[in-house]
Amino acid sequence: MRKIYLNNTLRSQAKQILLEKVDFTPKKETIPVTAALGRVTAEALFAECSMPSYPASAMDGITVKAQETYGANDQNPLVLTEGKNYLVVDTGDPIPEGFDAVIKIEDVQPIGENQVEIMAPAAPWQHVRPVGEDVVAGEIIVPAFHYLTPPDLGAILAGGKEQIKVLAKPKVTIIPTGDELVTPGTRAKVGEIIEFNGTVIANYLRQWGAEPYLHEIVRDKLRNLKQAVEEALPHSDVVIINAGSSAGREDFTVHVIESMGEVLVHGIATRPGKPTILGIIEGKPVIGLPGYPVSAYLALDWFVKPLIYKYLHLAEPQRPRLKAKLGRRIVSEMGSEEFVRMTVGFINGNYVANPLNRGAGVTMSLVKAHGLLTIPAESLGYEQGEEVEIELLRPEQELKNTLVAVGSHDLTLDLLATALRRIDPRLFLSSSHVGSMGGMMAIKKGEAHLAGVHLFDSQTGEYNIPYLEKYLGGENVILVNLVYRMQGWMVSPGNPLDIRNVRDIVRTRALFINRQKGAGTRLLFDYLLQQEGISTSEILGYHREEYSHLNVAAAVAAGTAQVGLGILSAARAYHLDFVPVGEERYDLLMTRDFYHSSLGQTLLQVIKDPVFQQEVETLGGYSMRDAGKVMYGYV
Ligand SMILES: Nc1nc2c(c(=O)[nH]1)N[C@H]1C(S)=C(S)[C@@H](COP(=O)(O)OP(=O)(O)OC[C@H]3O[C@@H](n4cnc5c(N)ncnc54)[C@H](O)[C@@H]3O)O[C@H]1N2
Ligand code: MOO
Repeated sequence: MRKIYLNNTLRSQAKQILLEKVDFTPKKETIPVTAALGRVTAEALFAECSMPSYPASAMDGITVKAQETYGANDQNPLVLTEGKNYLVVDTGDPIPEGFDAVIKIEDVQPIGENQVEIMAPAAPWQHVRPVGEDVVAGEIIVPAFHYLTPPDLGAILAGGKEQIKVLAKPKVTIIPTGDELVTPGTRAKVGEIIEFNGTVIANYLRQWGAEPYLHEIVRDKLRNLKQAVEEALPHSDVVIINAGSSAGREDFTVHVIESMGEVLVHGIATRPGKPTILGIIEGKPVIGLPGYPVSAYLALDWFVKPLIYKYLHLAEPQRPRLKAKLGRRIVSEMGSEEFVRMTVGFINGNYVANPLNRGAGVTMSLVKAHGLLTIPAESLGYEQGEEVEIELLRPEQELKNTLVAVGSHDLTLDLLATALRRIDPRLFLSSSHVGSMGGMMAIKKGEAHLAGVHLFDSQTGEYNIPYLEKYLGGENVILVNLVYRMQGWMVSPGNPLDIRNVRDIVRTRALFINRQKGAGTRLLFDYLLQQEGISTSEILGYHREEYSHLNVAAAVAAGTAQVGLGILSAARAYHLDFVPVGEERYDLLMTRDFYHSSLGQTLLQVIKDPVFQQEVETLGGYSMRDAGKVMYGYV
């Protein structure tokens, strides 16, 4: 039963195999025009009546007989009498029998009760909308297989139709499977995962014009899964089974398809997305999507999206692309096409792209992504600085209005993101945590707008400035304070090992969790060790690294570490005990150009905003006494 070997079919080839095999006969339905937005016409629509259906006044004014107005000019104004020479009309009114032109009210001088004067003649049919100016009876309004937009609906109604025939939405049943899955809203215990792929898949399908049906969770039993597919097939155009696509003991998807129909492809030469299954049962496509969220959504895009567009007889829309400079080197394995979620920032007039977490289980990489980078199967990756093409997942305008923060992690940055949007809804903040040194280098290389830094220099007792001078020559940069924050030991509630200082960590053989190299917090830890003459080899877990305060706190809370160094707000977020070590300065580093840019000035405005400052102080362990103050550099 256990199938281990998957093929390595090229993605393009797999798509072709699937599309060639599937031959949809779309169903049709008649619906009210008012509810037809985004639907696809099943037949060409012709106007049944004209709009307007009578000659109509195009202006507010008077309707006249053109030939009676000849000769009127400034010197010889012509007097007209109501009822005899003219009638008052408003825009849209029918032009009565015998009349053939309209004069705007502005060009008419009233004289007495029912007489007016005009200074210019009217040309025949001036300011009169002819019959069928908008829609003329018998004309085609939209062809068949047309995607209906709001103005289309207006023209169809004007053309006298109230009901129209459209293609039925393709019905797609999504079957989530897995013994570990629990329905959303359940508090997941160890070993349980909240079923959320189904909702993501259903909503993508809806966006593409399909009608999704999310089946209840099916347990990992061949019999149950088979039954679910059997039941789904009669009322579905496509069936999706999510998970159980790989080689595990309970991965039955391929066996279900095999026993009921034909497996066209199992295994695509992509990363993520490799264990995707493309099958066909009773002429209907049955797709096995991998369980890992990112894999599932990508495979959905590659194989199910084209099926929906094929059913609806529409061309698949292509996402816009742009060229960007790569901020970091990306290494990829040969043999499979790789899809990397990227952030893209617009810095000093250039687009700079950086990779997000590449794990197939990291949904947040798609939440944060601005675009996707495809690394071809025959490539080993790209070098830093190389120009790459990014497929955009967000509007380009949004990238232009995104503040790119690269550097040390602090929870206040998350509040800053909200505060920015409160002040200006066009603005976004994208922050990635690579430590203070990494942030400083990103500013140097022009890959970020600002970097959060907190680098303690043990020689001078000063923060950040000695490093700036050493690594950046101190030129063309401005250092602005954001906060002072309390660093300390994060330990389980009650501090069971009674840790007060680094000596206690060694004495109790407490399992430590460190921050990555280049993180200011790690430098602080090294400094504390050095002060006590303790070597790193005496610290259990010194080489285990996490990238943020919250991740360190999460490790302590989960019991995979007993102590970590970090900020009070992170300890609080995980209900940990906190033993203060000392206050440190956390600054924002930026170029002088950025400081003076409008984005930079908005940032400073936000930092000084009392509402934002109040929110930060509520987190605990922060002081904003110097927030917004320039600590270094000529403004
Ligand atoms: N020995 C091998 N192991 C694995 C391979 C392999 O080739 N050899 N491939 C790996 C890759 S790549 C992927 S992708 C996964 C795909 O596995 P399955 O499709 O069988 O999925 P599961 O193992 O059931 O789940 C994986 C992961 O995703 C979570 N999941 C599943 N369904 C949902 C859902 N509806 N909502 C949210 N999360 C879901 C699930 O709990 C697991 O954590 O296999 C690797 N292993
Ligand atoms: O192929 Mo899996 O989908 O890499 O994660």
